[in-house]
Amino acid sequence: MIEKRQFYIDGAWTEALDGRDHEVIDPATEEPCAIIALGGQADTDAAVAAAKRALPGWMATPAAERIALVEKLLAVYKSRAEELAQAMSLEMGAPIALARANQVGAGLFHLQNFVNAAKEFDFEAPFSEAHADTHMIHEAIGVCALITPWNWPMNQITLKVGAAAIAGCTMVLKPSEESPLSALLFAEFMDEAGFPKGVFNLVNGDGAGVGTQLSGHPDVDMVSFTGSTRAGRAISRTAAETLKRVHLELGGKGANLIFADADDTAVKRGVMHMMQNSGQSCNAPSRMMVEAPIYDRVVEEAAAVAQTVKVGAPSEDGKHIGPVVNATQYEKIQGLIETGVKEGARLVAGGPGRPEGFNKGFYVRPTVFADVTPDMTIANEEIFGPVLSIMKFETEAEAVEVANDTPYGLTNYVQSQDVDRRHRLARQLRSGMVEMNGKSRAPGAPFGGMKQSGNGREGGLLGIHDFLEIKAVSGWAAE
Ligand SMILES: NC(=O)c1ccc[n+]([C@@H]2O[C@H](COP(=O)([O-])OP(=O)(O)OC[C@H]3O[C@@H](n4cnc5c(N)ncnc54)[C@H](O)[C@@H]3O)[C@@H](O)[C@H]2O)c1
Repeated sequence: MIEKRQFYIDGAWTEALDGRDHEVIDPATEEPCAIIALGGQADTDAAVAAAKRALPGWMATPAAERIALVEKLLAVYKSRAEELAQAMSLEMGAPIALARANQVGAGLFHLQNFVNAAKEFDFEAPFSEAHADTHMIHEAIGVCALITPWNWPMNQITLKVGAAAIAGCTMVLKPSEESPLSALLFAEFMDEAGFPKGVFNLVNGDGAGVGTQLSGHPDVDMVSFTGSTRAGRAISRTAAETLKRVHLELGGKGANLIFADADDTAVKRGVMHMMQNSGQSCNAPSRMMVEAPIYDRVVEEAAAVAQTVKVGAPSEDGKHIGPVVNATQYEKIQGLIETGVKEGARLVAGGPGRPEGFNKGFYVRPTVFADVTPDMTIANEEIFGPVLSIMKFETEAEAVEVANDTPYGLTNYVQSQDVDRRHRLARQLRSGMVEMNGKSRAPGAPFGGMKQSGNGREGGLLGIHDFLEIKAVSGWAAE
């Protein structure tokens, strides 16, 4: 059994001051695989105090030096990638191939994009050529609390830590108590890279404890949070007392609009994207909306594709999907599958219960519902499991209306060969991102949502901006 009860505070590994033991459960076996400590107020205070002490020095460190340290971090991260992949596979059940390529890979990608963007960015510049006497200084917001989820652990941690560090912020990371092992390794990387003490601190804890303590802490200037809309609301309320900046990346209920002129791989791509990471992605295309003339064919194809999705142990190599993260998620997903059936959706692949051959582990059958209507629970709630809902539409206007009829607004998808239609839809869909025909965003392009999917942007230059204040200084030029 792994035992990792220490926190990383002020450049050193320290015993919890106010901790209690917490078992990390391996979702593949339902057995404990590690023990960590969940901290309390004294630990939160110690970490915030260290970050506050380190702030003036780190803010005053030239941007080029901060960038160089992030490059060093990148090198350490690369050299220890396998440890990270193994940790994520164990703690949250990502199949090892996915953990290596995508979960670890996401962190590499984000850190590199931050470095590239920051090298091209002037943290100080004249307001304009005509008004050079006014000078703009982009400076760190200050002490940041970074609260992250378990589903893409390194994706979220690098998006926050990389941007905050380059911006000159100091920080306290509270990773998800479901996925603390990868985060503890990441803290070792920060140490090995040689960041000055106090710039980066890590305290493990749960939402009710350390999460809430950080959100309300008078010495925390900003909370950057990724997780559920429920927790985002709680954090916003707690943070309101001190009027700190609250940066939110929340849930989603992405629509994937498939028109009759979609390319041949659109349906398969949509199903596979939904199933990836066992459906545990905030940007999952969970509502497949299909134009009426091709509806029956698409349902058949989607069901056939889902039936080819294999389920297997995280430790096994291969392209299967693993279990979902924990018992709560498993029960929630099972409940929603049952609700789908009760409310009259037509099950065309998968269904309730574990896949054949599994009698333990939080494994879910890759499931597809057809004939889902906008009033059904499964068309509205974020399921966060390998469950796809297929809906039919008659007109483009109806598709837009239904796609936008959700409190969420993270990513929507369009599959069509008609460029005019794509451009129209890109403007009409209310989401922070619209992905067309399976084309991925450029490196460093912003990730983030509208409406109840949040208010932040992560990645690249705009991701760094979210950790910066802008100061306008007049009277800058020499007399
Ligand atoms: N928009 C995005 O970029 C993005 C990315 C990944 C995941 N997500 C969302 O994350 C959710 C899944 O993650 P989760 O189950 O870990 O979410 P969660 O909200 O339960 O937990 C996320 C983090 O917040 C902490 N937390 C929980 N309640 C808190 C509170 N009241 N105050 C402070 N901290 C609190 C948790 O300990 C954890 O570290 C999904 O809804 C998913 O859509 C969003």
